[in-house]
Amino acid sequence: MSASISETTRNVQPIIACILALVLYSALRWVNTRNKMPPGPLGIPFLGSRHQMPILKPWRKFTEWNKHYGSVVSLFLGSTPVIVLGSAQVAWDLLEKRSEIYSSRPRFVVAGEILSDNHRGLMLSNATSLWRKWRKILHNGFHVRKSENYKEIQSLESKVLLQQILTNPDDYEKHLQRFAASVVTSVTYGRRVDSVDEWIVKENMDSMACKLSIPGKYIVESWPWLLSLPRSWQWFRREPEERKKKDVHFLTYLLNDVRTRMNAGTSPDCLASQCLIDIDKIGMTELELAYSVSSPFGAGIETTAGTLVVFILAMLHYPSVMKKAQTELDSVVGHERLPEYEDRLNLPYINALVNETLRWRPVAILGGTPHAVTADDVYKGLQSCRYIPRGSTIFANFDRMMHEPEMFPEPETFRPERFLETDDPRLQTFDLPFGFGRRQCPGMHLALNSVFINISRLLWGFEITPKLDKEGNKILPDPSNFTNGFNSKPVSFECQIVPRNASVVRCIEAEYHEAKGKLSGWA
Ligand code: HEM
Repeated sequence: MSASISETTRNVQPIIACILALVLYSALRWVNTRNKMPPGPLGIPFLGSRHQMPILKPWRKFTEWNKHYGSVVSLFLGSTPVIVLGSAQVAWDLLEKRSEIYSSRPRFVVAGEILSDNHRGLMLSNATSLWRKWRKILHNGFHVRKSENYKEIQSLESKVLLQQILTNPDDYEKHLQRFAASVVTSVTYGRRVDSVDEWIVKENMDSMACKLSIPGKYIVESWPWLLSLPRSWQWFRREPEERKKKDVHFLTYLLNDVRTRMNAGTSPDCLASQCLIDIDKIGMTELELAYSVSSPFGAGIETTAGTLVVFILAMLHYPSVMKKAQTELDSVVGHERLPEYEDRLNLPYINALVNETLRWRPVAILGGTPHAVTADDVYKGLQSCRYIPRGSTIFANFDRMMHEPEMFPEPETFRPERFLETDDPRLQTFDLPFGFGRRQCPGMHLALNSVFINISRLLWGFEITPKLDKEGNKILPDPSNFTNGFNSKPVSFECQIVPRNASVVRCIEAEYHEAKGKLSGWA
């Protein structure tokens, strides 16, 4: 008996020795790589810094590290190298100037592969042909001149928004969401929405809620080898696969609905109709097209509405900024008509206020979806050369970038003047909030047009002030109380939004009735 135990031990010993040697070799390799990388929390071999990363609002930890280690921080999450960029300059140096290797995406096992069979362009590597076709569709649909065509619907929807806020100011957040949703569904599918309770908005919200890209939610993201288990054992598939069936049904229905209306001659010009006309040239399957044209749905509603809520929050905390903006509007526009897009060039303070809103509390707090680097790189912008390994996930940490004191002195203060006093061209044309290089937000011009027209009209028409408690004290919402998630917006708060005078009320009512008439042509 004891002879057979010692024989077994003799047989097992070499295997254990091999495993230990392999583990030791991997650990040494890891330490060697780690030493060449930019500074950051050391972490543990094979686990990295996962234990140091909070599930909620991970950007706070990133910012702490950027402040401590510098503008380029490295860490490991499991076996994946991660780089956190904390200044605009390093992001421009890497994500823009070296865009050809910094424009891919990390692997999204659940949100990309299981949930959509890799049909969602936002999650795709820029090396795939589907991504290139998808990006072309979005560029053609939303480039700066094309976006001019959508100003009419944006202006009409903004008039509806003003009237809704006039009659029911307490629900301002819902009205802003409706505006953003209706603009997106109009430009994408040629159909507007009257309420956020409509099925098309609800279905989209459910789909978004299941985007499942929140780091840490699914263990298979860190351990993709779980995909080699027999399919029936892959418990993590159930929820996303259910959702996939609904998404395919929903998105195909929306595309077919546009086709039906085109055949009947009742569909306004929109992204889906343009793509259906060009479907052979585009070279996509129907399903690929259905997913592709739906991208503004996921990327353009929460971001636009959230930015407008940030604006309301800022006005509660900075009444002197509101007064200054209103003085500019009164002198350029007066009280007898609404601000229009044509006034933009004459409203420098409002334009600066739009930029400051996007900077002060960026909704895409982690710079949108993370990038991935496709080749080993060395960044010399730091004191010593620093190695960035191929396959690293790159976060543009807007939470730090937009509050970096060298670029934005007194970063916590909402001060539109900073954009007027600067001679830095990158602050005069401020596209930082829309990301970088080949992945820069394709909806940027549409978004800026939505934000400008609503900020200028809301300031023109209303006083935005805090609610008062029973003793008459102002109830100011916490300016840093934001939601969790890749898009982070203010947690709902109350405020008072009252018309500034009788003539703006008359004007809003009259414009609303005219707008309703014009909008009746939209499904
Ligand atoms: C204020 C509103 C908006 C903000 C702040 C915003 C911001 C961003 C940011 C930071 C990114 C990531 C860029 C990167 O990876 O470097 C992004 C990507 C994207 N945005 Fe926007 N966005 C807004 C509105 C819109 C709108 C209205 C649309 C729809 C037309 C849109 C469509 C997209 C798409 C499709 C992507 C993914 C691009 C890609 O993966 O190649 N966004 N956006």
